[in-house]
Amino acid sequence: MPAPVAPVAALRAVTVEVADPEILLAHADPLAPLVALRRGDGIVGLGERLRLTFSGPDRLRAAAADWRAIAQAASVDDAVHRPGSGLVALGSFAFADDSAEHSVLVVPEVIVGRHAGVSWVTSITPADAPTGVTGTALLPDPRPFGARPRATLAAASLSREQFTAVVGRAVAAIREGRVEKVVIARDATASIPPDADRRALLRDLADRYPDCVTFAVDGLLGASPETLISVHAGEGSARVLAGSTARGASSADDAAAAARLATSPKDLDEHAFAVQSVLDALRPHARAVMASELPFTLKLPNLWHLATDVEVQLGAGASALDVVAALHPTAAVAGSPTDAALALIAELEPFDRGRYAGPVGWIDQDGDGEWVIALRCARIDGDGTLTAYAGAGIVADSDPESELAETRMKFRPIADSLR
Ligand SMILES: C=C(O[C@H]1C=CC=C(C(=O)O)[C@@H]1O)C(=O)O
Repeated sequence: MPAPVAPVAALRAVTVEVADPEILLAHADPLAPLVALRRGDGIVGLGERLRLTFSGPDRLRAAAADWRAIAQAASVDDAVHRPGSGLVALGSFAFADDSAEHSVLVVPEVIVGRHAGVSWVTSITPADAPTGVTGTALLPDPRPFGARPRATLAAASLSREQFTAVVGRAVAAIREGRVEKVVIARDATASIPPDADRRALLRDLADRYPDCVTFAVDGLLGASPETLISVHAGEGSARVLAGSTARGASSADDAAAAARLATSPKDLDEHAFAVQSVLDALRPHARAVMASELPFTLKLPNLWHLATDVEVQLGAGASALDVVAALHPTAAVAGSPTDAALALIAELEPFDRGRYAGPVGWIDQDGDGEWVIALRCARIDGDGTLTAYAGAGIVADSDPESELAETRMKFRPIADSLR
């Protein structure tokens, strides 16, 4: 049953085209960045016009319903009509139904964005506020980037030995038939100065992982390669990732590593579960769903992944958050079957994943938006405590030491940005 919709003040959003603001990140708040960028384009939010928090099993459905009500009540004057222009909320949701961490949707006061050479500034005010300044006049001057904080990640809730033991128990549970696949994660912490410029880490991530979505919402930041769902005018696309291997040191080794991954029965199995979970979740919302039969190998600076792109024609009225609510958690971050995998994760992982492996992204007034899975990420608390997360899909043939090595590679985006 959909959660009751909280009454909301009507908002007005005015978007005007502006000259290229150049480095979008330079406009973000150094301590509380709100960011969704890919290849330098995307959106950066400033201030908080509205913050909605959610928790519990209904958190995504409640957010979808609240956002629909907010969008319907809003007046939007958007002369730009690009992905991310107009009224937009950025959001980040907890992985688990019983997480102690809140899920959030934040509507900024000002958004600066760029898409394919067109730049804009959106101002979001209460609908009854006097019409004020618009455009570049709203933008604070770009601020010089502070120094990148340096720190070393240290294993937190599970030592490396404990992690391999947990993976061993996961393999045993799979062989006993409790699940077919389960994703086991570990956390690692570091401490950075509380006033460190978060944008310096984001800039480093965006430079090194340009094809990923570099995101920052409410203290969670990272560079994710996995698109949960991107929705535009009724068309959706997803990129399913599962199955990974290290990059080779030479180009011959690298090509051999990719070829081995593409033919590894263990990784192909792990991948197939993830694709199936996405297709099953999309079908009820779709008029048509298309996915290639075989995965391709996706090259990232730290890893090769098996990847499948999925295209979907959505049914009338399905918003990006409706689809996110249906998709989360996919077998790329939970396992298969979902409920049994979630129960096993709760039993084996001695920590709250928080918003790691949850959906993070943005939604606009039409319900369009882009949501990725919060991977290769860390949460930075106000006191400078940084907690990073990395997990690996476990199937019957998984080797605990290889899975430990895989998590080490998945920590690299965050670990290297702290070097
Ligand atoms: C759970 C993570 O990655 C998922 C996404 C891609 C490949 C994965 C794998 O090969 O295990 C995982 O399913 C993570 O990065 O923490």
